[in-house]
Amino acid sequence: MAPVVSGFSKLSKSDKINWLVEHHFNNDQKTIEILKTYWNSDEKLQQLHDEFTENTISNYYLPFSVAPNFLINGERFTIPMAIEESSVVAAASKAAKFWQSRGGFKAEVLSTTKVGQVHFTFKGDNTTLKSFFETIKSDLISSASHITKNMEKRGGGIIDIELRDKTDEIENYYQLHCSFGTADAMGANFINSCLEQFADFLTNAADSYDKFSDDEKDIEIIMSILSNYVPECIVKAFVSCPIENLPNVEGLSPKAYAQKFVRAVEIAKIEPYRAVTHNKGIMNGIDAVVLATGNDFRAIEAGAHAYASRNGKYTSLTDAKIENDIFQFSIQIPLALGTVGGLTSLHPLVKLALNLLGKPDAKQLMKITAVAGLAQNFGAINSLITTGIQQGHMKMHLMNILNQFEATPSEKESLIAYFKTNTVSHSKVVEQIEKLRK
Ligand SMILES: CC(C)(COP(=O)([O-])OP(=O)([O-])OC[C@H]1O[C@@H](n2cnc3c(N)ncnc32)[C@H](O)[C@@H]1OP(=O)([O-])[O-])[C@@H](O)C(=O)NCCC(=O)NCCSC(=O)C[C@@](C)(O)CC(=O)[O-]
Ligand SMILES: NC(=O)C1=CN([C@@H]2O[C@H](COP(=O)(O)OP(=O)(O)OC[C@H]3O[C@@H](n4cnc5c(N)ncnc54)[C@H](O)[C@@H]3O)[C@@H](O)[C@H]2O)C=CC1
Repeated sequence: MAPVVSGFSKLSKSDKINWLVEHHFNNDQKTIEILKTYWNSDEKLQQLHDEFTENTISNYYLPFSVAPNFLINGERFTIPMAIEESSVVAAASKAAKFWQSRGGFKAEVLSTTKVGQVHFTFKGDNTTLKSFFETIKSDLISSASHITKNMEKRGGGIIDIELRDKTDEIENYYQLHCSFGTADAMGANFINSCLEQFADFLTNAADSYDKFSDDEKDIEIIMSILSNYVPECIVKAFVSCPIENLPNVEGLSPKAYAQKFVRAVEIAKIEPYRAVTHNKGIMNGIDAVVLATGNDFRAIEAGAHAYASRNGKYTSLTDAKIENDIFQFSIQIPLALGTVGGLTSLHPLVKLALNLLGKPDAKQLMKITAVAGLAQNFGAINSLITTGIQQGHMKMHLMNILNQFEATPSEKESLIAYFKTNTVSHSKVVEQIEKLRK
């Protein structure tokens, strides 16, 4: 077991590595080599990455891919995707190609409101607290004007502050439930700064409010933090086409295909075991764009899954139906994304990704990202209801298996050719490699 270390954060990068190698890798110098292999030779660029976070000792690569042919609201996009899983980019690209000849994707932002809360304890009469809140509300809002001034110029700022009584759930527990517009920023730091200002103002104002008893003046702030649950920051994306324009798969007419597709989505709507996997497939596309554009994928993931449970049961984020012989497929998802702030202007590949998308504003990025999620779900369901997922997924995963076995270029060539007409499975690949190596 490694010893407790104090002051690790203050060590230089190379001393951190030495400590790690000594205590976790038995002084194996190969570990140092591996870590250094991933350093960038451009020292300035490496330093930039080192400084994104703390205790950085190397870089962790993810493939940076692109999916072309996305027609969204009549405009064509090539979408950047950062993801490690094979077949995701291929499935998105295939879905994009399919829909671009059927009118493309449509997308619209339905709302952009973000939320933050000051959680506090108040021991006293809730009607006195309510009238105190009404008295101070406008001063409370203007107390943050030094923070909100520029955001207001961009069309954002504080939308409202509500006092919420939560004492039926926790004794003496109240909230300032605050809503914000954050323009092109995700807004976490803007919101948190406003909330901490509200918390200060609230405690000071309570202290000098003469209708409060001494106990009532003693408001205790528990915490002030934005919420990643953003059910009012919603984007919708959809595709539709006459049923006859759907695939005519062997053994499945376009109508039967549409019905099977709708049934697959219905199952995800009512069955949480299926819904989680269904939504995981959607997040394959969403997360990949979120990462490539330097956004916070944890925030997006947490918000999306909470939204999928908003009615008390976890359900599908997408919907499909057939109306008047028209197949319709849509997604509605909360996406608190930014095109400024965070890493967006710092990480060179993030800048490149945003340039590739034509320097979108936050709303445009919400639309593009939702479309990537919808396309991904279309690709997965299309496979699930026809060939099964393994055929396409394993076809793409073949290279990973070959690399695991350190296949040479000529082995790769011959096995890729072999598996063009044979189904890929891990054991089949092993069998064929062994055959070649005999
Ligand atoms: C994998 C495919 C696309 C093969 O599909 P295919 O029909 O064999 O592909 P193709 O070789 O005929 O090519 C057709 C198009 O697919 C794309 N494509 C094809 N190959 C590539 C490639 N190498 N690199 C980039 N793009 C590729 C590309 O757009 C290409 O057009 P082209 O570029 O030739 O004009 C198909 O089988 C598919 O869409 N499968 C679904 C895969 C999938 O959903 N993967 C996600 C991972 S599984 C998972 O995590 C989630 C899941 C599935 O559990 C979710 C759920 O259950 O709902
Ligand atoms: N719970 C969570 O999700 C938390 C997330 N974070 C992190 O916070 C970061 C995002 O915070 P942000 O406040 O968005 O970033 P940020 O702190 O970099 O701020 C963005 C700033 O850019 C400026 N700006 C310039 N042009 C703008 C425009 N057109 N629209 C809006 N603002 C403009 C504004 O001053 C704005 O406050 C992410 O890195 C995230 O991971 C931080 C704390 C908690």
